[in-house]
Parts: sequence; structure tokens; C-alpha cells
Amino acid sequence: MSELLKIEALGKTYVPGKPVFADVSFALERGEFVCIIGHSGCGKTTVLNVLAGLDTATTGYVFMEGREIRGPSLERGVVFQSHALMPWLTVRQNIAFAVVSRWPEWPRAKVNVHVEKCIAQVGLSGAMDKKPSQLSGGMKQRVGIARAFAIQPKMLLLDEPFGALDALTRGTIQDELMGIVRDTQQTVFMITHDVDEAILLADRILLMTNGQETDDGYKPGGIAEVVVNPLPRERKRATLHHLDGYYELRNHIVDFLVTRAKAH
Ligand SMILES: Nc1ncnc2c1ncn2[C@@H]1O[C@H](COP(=O)(O)OP(=O)(O)OP(=O)(O)O)[C@@H](O)[C@H]1O
Repeated sequence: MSELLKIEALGKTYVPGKPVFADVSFALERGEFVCIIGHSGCGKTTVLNVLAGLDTATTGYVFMEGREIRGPSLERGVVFQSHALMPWLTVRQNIAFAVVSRWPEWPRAKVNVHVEKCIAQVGLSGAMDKKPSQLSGGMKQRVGIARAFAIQPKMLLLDEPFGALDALTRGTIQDELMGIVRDTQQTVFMITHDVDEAILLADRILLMTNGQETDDGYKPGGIAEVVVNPLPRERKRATLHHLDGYYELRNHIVDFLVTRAKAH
């Protein structure tokens, strides 16, 4: 594996003297799936938005393949919790829009073939000509995922993409996402609140603390620990809890969230 993304001493401050987080440094290898977990408000979305080029950090740098990220790029596909589809376009048109932006020189027929393949990958061929308002939350989220994959980004950034879904739909889409990620060896950075989701999907899990007042004064949030997932890579959702090491890993992350992530 080789390094795709490098984050160095990233910090974000809104209130002077009280950075939300500081000194956040980590790297992502090509083909790696990294999840970040932490309580609400610790700054996960801010970190993701900086990686996407949609926000700027107060301090520090982000490099992708050695070049500093200074704005959004089709090299990075982003999926938000609220699917951010264009409501006046059909599923096919939403995805075609992204594909044409990525490859403006492609003839119409080539765009169509690619769009249809991406829609089939997330099981939505039957809904290709529907508008977002005619789709369920889970279907809309699938369109968002298909659109992000359709531009073949070097990296996928996912901000709680399954947060609003019921457990059953969530499981199905997690399986689909994992299948596509494995097939395409995609590099992924994902925010989640769900410990099992992180254990299922991630090669490494970043544990992030909230900024907090301590006896020694204010301490900014940051990455407290990087947990390497020791479970076999070919794991499945249904049998995850039977794997050796699953409970130790789960307890470790839950303990972090309960006792170390945030002042109470
Ligand atoms: N424009 C802003 N002005 C002031 N404070 C902000 C602004 N945007 C975010 N914040 C603060 O920065 C902190 C980090 O926000 P962020 O959305 O990154 O957290 P998060 O960890 O993703 O939370 P959640 O899990 O709830 O989405 C929060 O405490 C938030 O109140």
C-alpha cells in the first residue's frame, strides 16, 4: 500500500483560545477504509469537510498525493447524510450530471452505459427514471453512493451515510458498499456513530475526543487513539459477533466513548 492522503497538525478554531480540535494528524493508505468515531460536536464533519475541500482548517495541512488540498475536486467523492440530490432530475440524470462533469468529452452513449452500470451496482435499475421525491430514504442514499462511485474518485468521503436509515436497509446498503469498495479497492474515510458499523467496515478506527475544560485549563479535541481492526478482512455483518476478538474490540471502543471521549 502507498500513502494517498496525509493530514498534518490540523486544527479548527471558532472561539479564540478554544480550538474545537488541534494537532490532528493521520494518513490514509491507498485502498484503506478508515472510520472516525466520536461524540457529537468533536469536529468529525469539520475534518471531513476539510478533506473534501469544502471547508478550511485554521491550522495544518492536508495533502493528497503530495499536493495540498485547496478546494473541492472530482478526485474526491462525498456522500452526506442528507443525500443532496438534485430534486428536479431523475436518478439517471442525477448520476449522468456527475459523470458528464467528470468526463465532458464522453459521447452520450458511453455516459448512458456507465450511468446504468452504476445504478445497477446499488440495485436501483427499476427506479432509474424516478425523481428523488418518489424514492425512500434508503433508495436516495443509494443514489448518493452510486453518484460518488460513478466519478471513480481516488477517495470516498462519507459523512454518516447510513445515519437516517432503518436497521434493515442500513445493513443491506452496508453490504453493498463493502462489496463495491472491495471490488474497486476504493480508499474511504467515513464518519459513523455506530460502533458495529465501524468494526464491520473499517481497517482502522480513529477515536476522537471532544474539546473540554480540565483542571489544567481548556484541552482541544483530537485523535486520542488509532485502533487497528484485527478481525479478518472478509468479515460479514451477520457473523461479526462470532469472530475472535470482536467483543474485545467493541468493548474497547465503547469504553472510549463512555469514559474518555468527553468530559461529563
Ligand atoms: N460555523 C460555525 N461557527 C461556530 N461553531 C461552529 C461552526 N460550525 C461548527 N461549529 C462547532 O464546531 C464543532 C464541531 O462541529 P462538527 O459538525 O464538525 O462536529 P461533529 O463531530 O461532526 O458533530 P456531529 O456528530 O453532531 O455531526 C461543534 O461544537 C460546532 O458547534
